Amino acid sequence: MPFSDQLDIRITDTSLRDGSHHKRHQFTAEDVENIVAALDGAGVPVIEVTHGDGLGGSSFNYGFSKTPEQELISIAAKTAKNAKIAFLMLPGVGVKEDIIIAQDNGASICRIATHCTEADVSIQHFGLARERGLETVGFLMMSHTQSPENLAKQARIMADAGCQCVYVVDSAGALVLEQVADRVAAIVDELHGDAQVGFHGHENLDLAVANSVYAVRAGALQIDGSTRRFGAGAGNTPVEAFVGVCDKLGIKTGIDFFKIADAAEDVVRPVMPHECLLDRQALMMGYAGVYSSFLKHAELQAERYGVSAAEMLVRAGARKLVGGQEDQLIDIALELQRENA
Ligand SMILES: CC[C@H](O)CC(=O)C(=O)O
Ligand SMILES: [Mn+2]
Repeated sequence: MPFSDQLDIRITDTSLRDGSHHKRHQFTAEDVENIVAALDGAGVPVIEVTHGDGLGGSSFNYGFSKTPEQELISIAAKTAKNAKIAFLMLPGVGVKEDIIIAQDNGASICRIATHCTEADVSIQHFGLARERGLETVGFLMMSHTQSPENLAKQARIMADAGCQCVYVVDSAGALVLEQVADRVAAIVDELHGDAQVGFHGHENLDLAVANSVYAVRAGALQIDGSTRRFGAGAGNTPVEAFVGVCDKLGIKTGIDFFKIADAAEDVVRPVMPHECLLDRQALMMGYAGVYSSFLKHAELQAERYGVSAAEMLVRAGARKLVGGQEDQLIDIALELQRENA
């Protein structure tokens, strides 16, 4: 079931949400205006804008935003001529009122993210979003931790609650090729057209583009990426490279390869504090299965306590930490400090 005669898949650019982790949530109104104008001009159909940890994420635990996210959503909606503006929300980090405000500010796609075993906490949010006429997307985060069968059961909960596209979210960049395809295929099979399936990749094992192709071949119709990989950890699937690959494979995305390549270089890169690197820390995250958004927190605590961030991240993987448990990184840093003494 393709999107339309023009598109085989729909790409969502998440530079202005997942990239918020890399930018330590310091986007300005001007950054958002310039990036949205460039992505919209290149034909990107959906642009996600929110604090990296979703609506309500600006906090002591996750890091304070430089500019209120609702202001950024409003600027994005006013700037985009064709692209739809999406927002992310993690139940408990944000609340239902935040969804209403984001819609009033011009967003039209509501993406609700839960840990991949906790889909039931999203039910009321999908209900509210559909009641208000928002398009809905569900994120099953840390999908590498569950079997295809278990994920399919969680996807069913989201779809029954009103979610129109359930994403396999490789938060740790830990999934490898067939592992993506098997998860996507199991959900496609379970949902049987009741909802679409999507894939959100991270580059921690350098596989995000290939994994996204595997996802499409297994039936995913929505794919996330970030121009110039602007995202947490080693970054997300680079939109410009993925569009080029899709062109060569005859997969229609509606995005102009040359314009998105220019946007990556001339508009997005200058806003990034530095390139998203596949360095030792990021690589450990993919290998040990750690949330990409833990990277900046681990680097901060490693410096504060004089320990290795890479070792911290390996231990975070062994502890099977989930989003919201960022404070345990302090405990791990202290543990390493004691051992080193
Ligand atoms: C903390 C939310 C998280 O960044 C969502 C996401 O993009 C992921 O799990 O990869
Ligand atoms: Mn992500």
